[in-house]
Amino acid sequence: MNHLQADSIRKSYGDKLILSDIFLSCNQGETVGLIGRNGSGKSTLLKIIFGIENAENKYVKVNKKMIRNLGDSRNLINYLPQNNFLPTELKVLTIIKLFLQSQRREFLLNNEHVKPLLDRKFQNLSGGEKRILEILLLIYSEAKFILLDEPFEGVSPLVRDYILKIVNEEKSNKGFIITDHDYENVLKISDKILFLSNGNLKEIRNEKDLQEYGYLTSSTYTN
Ligand SMILES: Nc1ncnc2c1ncn2[C@@H]1O[C@H](COP(=O)(O)OP(=O)(O)OP(=O)(O)O)[C@@H](O)[C@H]1O
Repeated sequence: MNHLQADSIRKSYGDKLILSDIFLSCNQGETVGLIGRNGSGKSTLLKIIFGIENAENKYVKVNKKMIRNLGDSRNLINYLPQNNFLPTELKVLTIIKLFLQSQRREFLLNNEHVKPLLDRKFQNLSGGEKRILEILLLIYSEAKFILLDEPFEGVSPLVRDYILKIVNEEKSNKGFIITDHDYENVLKISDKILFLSNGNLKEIRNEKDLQEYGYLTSSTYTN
């Protein structure tokens, strides 16, 4: 079984400490939900794990392989950034051929959400169409661990439910770390939920804990 471990992660911007000695682990078959207020450092943590952001200290491993930079994470970790990352000028069909090997390509070419988009340039897709294409390309990539930064942002409920379904289906082959302010769906999909605050991660169980830690106000959460 594949295993991702991130340990002793420390990161500051200027004199502001963002992450202080963070430990996080994810197994194949597991979805880890990461919740925190705006600016708490969730994206920074995912970027450090993926290898595109430096840290003062970090120890990231997939199985026995140390991940020191982006090159090390190739075929092991993939990351969905908050902003679109695909080449804007290319048609969707070309993008799929570039990103996926033939076996996995077929699934996407016949996917109900992607098939109608194949002849269109990425730049001409709607925000939600761009997002679902990016997410599916990552989920069907070779990588063993998929880090999704705000996957539910800008997608309709139908597409959001489809993302939840695909993540659950692919979980047997991969591990997922998901952060999104749609906390209800993060709670729904996650096997383990971590709350990032003041540079530290705490494991939480439910919405009541989120209220206790000040992520939700009592009027947001009423049960
Ligand atoms: N390159 C940078 N230089 C300086 N400060 C930065 C940089 N990138 C992020 N920060 C700061 O680090 C903190 C954490 O940012 P990060 O984007 O990781 O937060 P987040 O939890 O993902 O927030 P959000 O939920 O709003 O997306 C913020 O205060 C942000 O302003």
